Amino acid sequence: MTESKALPYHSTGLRGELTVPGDKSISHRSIMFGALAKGTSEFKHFLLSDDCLHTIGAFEKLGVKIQHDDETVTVEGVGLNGFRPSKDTIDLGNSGTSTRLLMGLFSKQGFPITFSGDASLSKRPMKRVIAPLQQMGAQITATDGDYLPLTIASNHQLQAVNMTIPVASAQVKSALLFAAMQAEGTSVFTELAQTRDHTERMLQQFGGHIDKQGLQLTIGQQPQFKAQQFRVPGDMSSAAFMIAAATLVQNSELHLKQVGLNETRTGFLNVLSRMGANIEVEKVEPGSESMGDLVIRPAALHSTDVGGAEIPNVIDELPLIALAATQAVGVTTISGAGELRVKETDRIATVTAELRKLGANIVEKPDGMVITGPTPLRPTTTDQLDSHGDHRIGLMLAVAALLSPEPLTLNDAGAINVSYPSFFQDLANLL
Ligand SMILES: O=C(O)C1=C[C@@H](OP(=O)(O)O)[C@@H](O)[C@H](O)C1
Ligand SMILES: C=C(OP(=O)(O)O)C(=O)O
Repeated sequence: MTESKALPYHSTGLRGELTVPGDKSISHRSIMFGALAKGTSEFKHFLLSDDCLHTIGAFEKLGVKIQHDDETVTVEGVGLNGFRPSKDTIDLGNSGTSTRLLMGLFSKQGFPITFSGDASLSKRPMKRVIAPLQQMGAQITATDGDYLPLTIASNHQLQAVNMTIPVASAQVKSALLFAAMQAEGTSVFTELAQTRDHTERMLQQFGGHIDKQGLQLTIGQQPQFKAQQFRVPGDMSSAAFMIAAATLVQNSELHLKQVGLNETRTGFLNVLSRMGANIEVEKVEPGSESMGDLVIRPAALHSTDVGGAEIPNVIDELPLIALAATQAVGVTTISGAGELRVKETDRIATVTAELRKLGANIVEKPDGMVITGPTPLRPTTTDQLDSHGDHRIGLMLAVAALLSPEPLTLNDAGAINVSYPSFFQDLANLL
């Protein structure tokens, strides 16, 4: 993934209608629950991006039959006891979600499983999942106790636990929920803050039981899940790039169709609206995962403070909030976001370095950033923009380039295939 790309720049407006690709978090989980269910599940508008293809590949290696054409995926469920051993290491590419959720899901199999990943994933911490799973009785050996490659040993026994989840992370929570449904007894987990709840919702959609009281989740062994058919909502985290672009580029009028509106994912709409954005939500379709249409028009923005319990809800959109803040009047602070340092890149460092190349006034803090705006964005050095192999950094820079009066090139542009392979085509259709 090293190719450079000339970015569209000096945009005169994004106009038209777009259905953004399916939600990445929901697409991963649909394969997982589909594999655990009895019968054949069918998911429309599934996200066939690099990360989700790694989840599909993992289950195929373990004997699950999965077919996909265009945007529809079918999974023939095998149940918790129907997986087949794989002689090969399972490569999870760049995908933290696949790795962490599958560690919990496969923590009680009668055979060992080894996971590996790319250079970026191999630097991301796994102890946050390993330690609580070990407390439940799982046997996991990882490189330096924390990193891929790691092996989950054959294991026949898991015990229920009562614990506060030490990191506000949907990936850690979901791994623990997958383990708890295979443990003896009833587990109780308390979250430090509300994180995305797709696992809990999908578990119920497939016929399972989980009780939620505030930040506390109670879960025991589950009835046999039943296969489901549904449409994956558009990914709010992908929509966010187009929402930011239509807000920042004059003369835009953008209509986004069937975007996921799960309240644990709409923090970006709240933050941008608080900054003055003009976003209308229409035609809301309720459901296990609600979705609706959005209309976005340009707006003058002012600064805001983002932090505390809001962070998990905007975690993947913080690079874009930093970009929006460069165009807002005043000083925007992002705090309590140290988790950004352990994503595909250290996103506090990469956002700061890359936006500075465009003349932004942005200061790195241990757990966030301080951005003073507005500043015009244009190339200020001969260094090219670089995704650093991180899809969300590459996509954010492609939005920033729309504001530049001069041309820009993005190095390692192929990184965007991790979550939004059709981004440049979708953008071209709107320009
Ligand atoms: O559960 C998920 O699908 C995800 C959870 C978040 O990670 P953390 O749980 O590590 O915060 C998010 O950053 C990631 O893109 C997807
Ligand atoms: C952090 C992300 O994903 P993952 O953790 O699944 O690699 C992301 O998509 O921004």
